Amino acid sequence: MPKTAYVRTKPHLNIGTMGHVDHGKTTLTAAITKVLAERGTGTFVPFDRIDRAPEEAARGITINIAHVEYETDTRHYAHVDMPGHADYVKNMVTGAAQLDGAILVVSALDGIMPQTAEHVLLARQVGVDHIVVALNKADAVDDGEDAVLSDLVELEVRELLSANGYGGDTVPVVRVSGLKALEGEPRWTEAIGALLDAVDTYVPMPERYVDAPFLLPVENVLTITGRGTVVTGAVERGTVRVGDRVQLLGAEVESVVTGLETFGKPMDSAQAGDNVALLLRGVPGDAVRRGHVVAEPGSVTPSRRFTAQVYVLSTREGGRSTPITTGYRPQFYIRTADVVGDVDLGELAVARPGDTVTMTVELGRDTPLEPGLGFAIREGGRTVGAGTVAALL
Ligand SMILES: Nc1nc2c(ncn2[C@@H]2O[C@H](COP(=O)(O)OP(=O)(O)OP(=O)(O)O)[C@@H](O)[C@H]2O)c(=O)[nH]1
Ligand SMILES: [Mg+2]
Repeated sequence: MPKTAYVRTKPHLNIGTMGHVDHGKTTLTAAITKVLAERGTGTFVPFDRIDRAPEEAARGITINIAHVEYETDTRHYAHVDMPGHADYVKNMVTGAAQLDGAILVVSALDGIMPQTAEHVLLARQVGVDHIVVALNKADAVDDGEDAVLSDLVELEVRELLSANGYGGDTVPVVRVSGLKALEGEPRWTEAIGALLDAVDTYVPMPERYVDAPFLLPVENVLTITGRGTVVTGAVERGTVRVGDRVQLLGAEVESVVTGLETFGKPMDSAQAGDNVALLLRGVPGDAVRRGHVVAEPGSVTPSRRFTAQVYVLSTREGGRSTPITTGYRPQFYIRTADVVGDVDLGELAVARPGDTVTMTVELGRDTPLEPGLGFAIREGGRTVGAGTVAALL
C-alpha cells in the first residue's frame, strides 16, 4: 500500500514530558493523544504502546524514548515521553537537547521529588527555554485539606522553576488528571484541552536554523532487509533532501540519502526540528551507531579538547558527596554520544558539589563540538554535572 506523504501544513514543534518516576508522564501522554483523537487531529496511542516502543519489543534495540505525534488547531507536535528513572537520564539529556518546550509532570499528591528537580536542571542546561507544568493526579486531591496540599505543591514548583531561571511566577500550571481523562471524564478531558492551549500559547515557535549546514545526531540505527541502513533522530539544523550527499562522523564514511520519512510518512526534504528517518545508500548497519552525527560533508570538524563551564551537582540534587579533582575521568553525554573524558581543573585543582567551575576536557575520541553545546557528566549511572562548551582547543 503506498504511504501518504507528509504535508507540512502547520508549524512543527518538539515537546516532551519529564518529571519524577510514577508521577504520570506516560498516562498523561496517552490522555493527550486520546483527547486529540476525539477532536480528529491525532491518533490515540494507548499507555502500553507508549511505555514499550514497538521497535524495542520487535528488534531488541534499546529505545528509551517513545515518540508520538499529534496536532492541535495551530500546530503539529512530536512528543517524547521521557523515562523517569534516574538511570535513563542520558536519554532525557539527548532527547531534551532537541526539545522546544517541556511539560513538567508533577504529582499533586507527592509534590517535588529528586528527579523533578534533576530534570528541571537538565532542561535548563540543554537549552529548553519553556516549561509548562501539569499538576497531575488532581483527581486525588480534589477537596478539603487536599486542595490546600495541591496549592502548596504549586507554590513549591513555581519556586523550583524560578530557582532555575524559568520565571516561576508566569509559568502556566494546569491541574490535570491523565488517568481520569483517559477514562473519558469530561471535566478532566477539558483540563487536557487547557494544558494543550497553554503549550500552544506559552511555548513560542523557535527560530529554526534551516539555512545552516545540515546536522542530525543519530539516535537509533535500524537495518531494513532489502532497503539498507536507516538512521533516526531529530534534525538539529539545516535542511536535507533525498539525493543529498552526507558525511557520517564517527563512522567516517560518506553516503547519499535515498529516502526520508517522518512518522512513517515519506517526505522530500526535512528541516531543523523534524524527527526523521534517513535511508542511507551503501552504509553497512554495523558501521553507524547512536552517537554518530550525519552532516553536510565538510561542515563539521570533530575535536577532542575544549574548555567548558560546568555546574557540579550538589549532593542534594543527586550529585557526588566528594569533590572532583584534576585527573577525574567520567563519561560525557554530548548530543546522543557517550564519550569518556579527562578533566583538568587547572590551578583550581578541586571542584566541590554545588560549584560552577571552568575546566579543560580531553575526550577519548574525536567528537563534533562547538561553543555553546550543552552536555551532561555522568558517573556510575547518575548525573554529577551539567555543562556548556566554551571554546575548542
Ligand atoms: N489518581 C491518579 N493516578 C494516576 C494519574 N496519572 C497516572 N496515575 C497512576 O500513577 C502511576 C504511574 O503512572 P505512569 O503514567 O506510568 O507514570 P510515569 O511518570 O510515566 O512513570 P515512569 O515512566 O515509570 O517514570 C500509575 O499507576 C497510574 O495509573 C492521575 O491523573 N490520577
Ligand atoms: Mg512512563
